Amino acid sequence: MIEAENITKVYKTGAVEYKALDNVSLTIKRGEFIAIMGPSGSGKSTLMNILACLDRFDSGRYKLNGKDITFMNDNQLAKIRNKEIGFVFQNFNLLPKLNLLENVELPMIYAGVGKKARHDTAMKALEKVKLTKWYKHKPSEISGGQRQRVAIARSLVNKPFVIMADEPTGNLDSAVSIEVMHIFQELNEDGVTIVMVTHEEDIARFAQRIITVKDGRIVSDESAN
Ligand SMILES: Nc1ncnc2c1ncn2[C@@H]1O[C@H](COP(=O)(O)OP(=O)(O)OP(=O)(O)O)[C@@H](O)[C@H]1O
Repeated sequence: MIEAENITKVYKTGAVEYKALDNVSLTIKRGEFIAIMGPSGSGKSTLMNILACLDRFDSGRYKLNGKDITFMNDNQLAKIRNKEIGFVFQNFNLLPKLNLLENVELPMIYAGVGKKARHDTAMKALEKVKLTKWYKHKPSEISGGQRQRVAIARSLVNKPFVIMADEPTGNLDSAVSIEVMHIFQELNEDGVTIVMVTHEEDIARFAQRIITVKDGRIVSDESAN
């Protein structure tokens, strides 16, 4: 479970301060599929980066699966991140010199998983996104939609509590975007918690709950159906 309470984030540029998040409270339960929407500059990525333990906040409290991460140091935070969170980015973030299998294995290398277990888990994850037969190919040899499916496979391998996806369809055309959303829905039906930032309403509709952020505050939080 994600429990964020009264989170405030201030960016300081020289003497200028900007409150990107203003007293945001949010609870996300295991198994939810959430879309975070809002205009450009409203604070969506800032919120997601904090929930993903990538960024710090200035006041408030944040508990992830019962662990209060508010005062953790960078090392502790990195461990929580690697164990509890799977990442999917707009630009896929695959390493071009590694083949698809090696890309999917990466989070397990950081987690110290042995070679055989790494291989087997990565192949299973590739099977989930229907890309096993491409496993020896490089990212440059497959399409954008396939690259995002590899990134989703990679996000799954450490069995994270939640997948955090920042504009996962931002670089994909609409037919391919829908394919990617169907994969998220299937994973969610298997019990995976998903938090996705998007500015596209058609994409947000695939979630069960839509949270709208404006000027650093949550202005609505409602069921998508
Ligand atoms: N590192 C930073 N330093 C200073 N200001 C920042 C920084 N990162 C974000 N901001 C500001 O904080 C506000 C929120 O930014 P954020 O990226 O969270 O918005 P967003 O809703 O994700 O926008 P977009 O849809 O354009 O990605 C913006 O006004 C932005 O300019």
